Amino acid sequence: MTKTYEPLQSVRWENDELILLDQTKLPEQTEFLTLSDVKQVWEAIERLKVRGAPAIGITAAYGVYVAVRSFASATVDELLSEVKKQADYLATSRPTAVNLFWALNRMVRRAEESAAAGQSPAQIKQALLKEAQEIQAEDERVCRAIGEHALTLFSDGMGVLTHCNAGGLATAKYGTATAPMYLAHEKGWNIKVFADETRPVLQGARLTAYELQQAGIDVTLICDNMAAKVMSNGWVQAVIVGTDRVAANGDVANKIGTYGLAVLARAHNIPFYVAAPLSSIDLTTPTGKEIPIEEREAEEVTRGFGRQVAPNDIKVYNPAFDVTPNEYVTAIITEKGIVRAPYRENLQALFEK
Ligand SMILES: CSC[C@H]1O[C@H](OP(=O)(O)O)[C@H](O)[C@@H]1O
Repeated sequence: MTKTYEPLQSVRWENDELILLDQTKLPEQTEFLTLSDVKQVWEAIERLKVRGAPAIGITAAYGVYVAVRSFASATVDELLSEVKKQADYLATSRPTAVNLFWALNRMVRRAEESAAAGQSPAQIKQALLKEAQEIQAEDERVCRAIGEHALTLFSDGMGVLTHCNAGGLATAKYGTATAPMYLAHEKGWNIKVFADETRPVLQGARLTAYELQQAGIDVTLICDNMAAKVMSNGWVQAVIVGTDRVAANGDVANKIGTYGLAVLARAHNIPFYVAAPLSSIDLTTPTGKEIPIEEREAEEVTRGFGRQVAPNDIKVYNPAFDVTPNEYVTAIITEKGIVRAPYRENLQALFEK
């Protein structure tokens, strides 16, 4: 019997409005936000009300349309400069996930192409909405394709460990790292998932454990410091994570803690897979050293979710991401197929296909 998966949608355009599921409230509350101005969109991204590289890109794309739809532009040139101005503003919300910049650049290009085709300001605005909707629809198809390729590396009954949330809540649907878990479930396979809670913002505990449990998938929540024990128990046959940005040489930026997981996987001879849509692969960034790593406020560590867990005025280092060197990456799973080393050449070839 096929078990279909109908997730909570993190982002949707409905009744001519941008609606977000407020992910900071999960898993206890399911609250939706209607965003009517670009500052609200910026804040929703920066405050992680919507998070996850693809979902950030989709939200920012709609954000450009929300920002300009009531712009009273006398000329096309005035509208184009407003589109660029709003895209530049949204680009300042978070620095690491390349999908944000990929989506914003795509929106600006769409406006320019519409203008070059002689469209009016009203037609250009409609083209922007259509582009954002296409970005969202494509992401759903891309994630499912990633799942199908990843499934060739999975087998019924295996144990899989994942980190943070690269799930349906981080994308249009299915997720990237979780896509093979949902497709395996649809096929009736029993994949045993171990979800790292992922300190300090707990995307694994609050989001991955939640969405997989809702879908009826076998998921066990562990603290990040338990991953080595779970691996040494022989319960994990693969690690699969998402990414915020893959550099041209295959270095991978992802949620803080991913690098340590990759080293542990290597030590236990467990394959370490990165699920990456082409929209998260950035050939203009040569290596992981050039990927900007977001540092967030100390309160996420010392007062996460309201309870003080550290002394006042303690020094805190809170990088939201780290970089896994490509030599620890067994394969990068994309919608166009599975890529292995040598990554520089093989990633370049992906874009030439
Ligand atoms: C497919 S989502 C990719 C990525 O985004 C998450 O970061 P955040 O929750 O801070 O937006 C995490 O690194 C996921 O793996």
